[in-house]
Amino acid sequence: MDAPPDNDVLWARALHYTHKDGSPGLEGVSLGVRQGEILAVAGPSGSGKTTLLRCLSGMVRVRQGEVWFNSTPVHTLGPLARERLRRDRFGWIDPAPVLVPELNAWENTALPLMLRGTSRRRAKVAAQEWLDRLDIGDLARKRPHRLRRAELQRVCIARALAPAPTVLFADEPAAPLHRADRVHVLRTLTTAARSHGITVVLATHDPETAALADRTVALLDGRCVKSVHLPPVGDTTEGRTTCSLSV
Ligand SMILES: Nc1ncnc2c1ncn2[C@@H]1O[C@H](COP(=O)(O)OP(=O)(O)OP(=O)(O)O)[C@@H](O)[C@H]1O
Repeated sequence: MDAPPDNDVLWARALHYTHKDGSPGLEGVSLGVRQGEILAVAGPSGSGKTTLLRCLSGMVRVRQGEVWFNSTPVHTLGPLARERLRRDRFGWIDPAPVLVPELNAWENTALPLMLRGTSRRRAKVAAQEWLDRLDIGDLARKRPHRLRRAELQRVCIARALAPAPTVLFADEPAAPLHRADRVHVLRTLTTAARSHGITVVLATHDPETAALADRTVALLDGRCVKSVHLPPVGDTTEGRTTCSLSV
């Protein structure tokens, strides 16, 4: 079992994953993600993007193949160790905003920091800073039921960035947003990640989103491919745009 190359923070070799019901998820995916890199995982719906992010982040254990985070063999860790790794080193953004309904925006944002042991006062300051960066600082005291969907998603993004995770897994993070909002939020996310040295693995089926990354890996039917055709989001009449990709 060889550890990954030194400059790869995350590394996967020959990943195979089969869903519990027997559906194929991934078939022999290998990739490396460098420290501080923003890597897009692009592919059409059902190509295995979410499954790949779940395997890389240790959310699920791969059935075959290896996943390394620095010198940690994630594929050998038990559920508790993988949970600790996700809490302490990884961040996650889902396509749909999920927040704790009883907590307001800053409390939701501060939660992962407090779970890592940061005091409530310091966590609150950090949370407010991130909410400000995402242009929702004035909503800090509102509970989720009083926020619009796009605002909820911004809170989720602030919550994921606030602890400055080593790796942020972002699964279609701007999916619930309108186009103008989407570009702004994604730029804020990628700029913040770059300035804090956060490595990002960004799943998307949108060529514009993939274009914000340093590099793109293309998936199709659970396999890495050289290129993939992605229709521009919201564009059903025009032809399809080709994402030029390297694997
Ligand atoms: N829990 C599950 N049980 C069974 N099959 C699943 C499960 N989750 C995903 N799949 C199937 O695995 C394949 C890959 O799904 P996955 O969600 O990883 O793709 P995706 O590229 O993220 O798609 P989308 O862009 O629609 O989210 C699909 O065929 C999907 O139907």
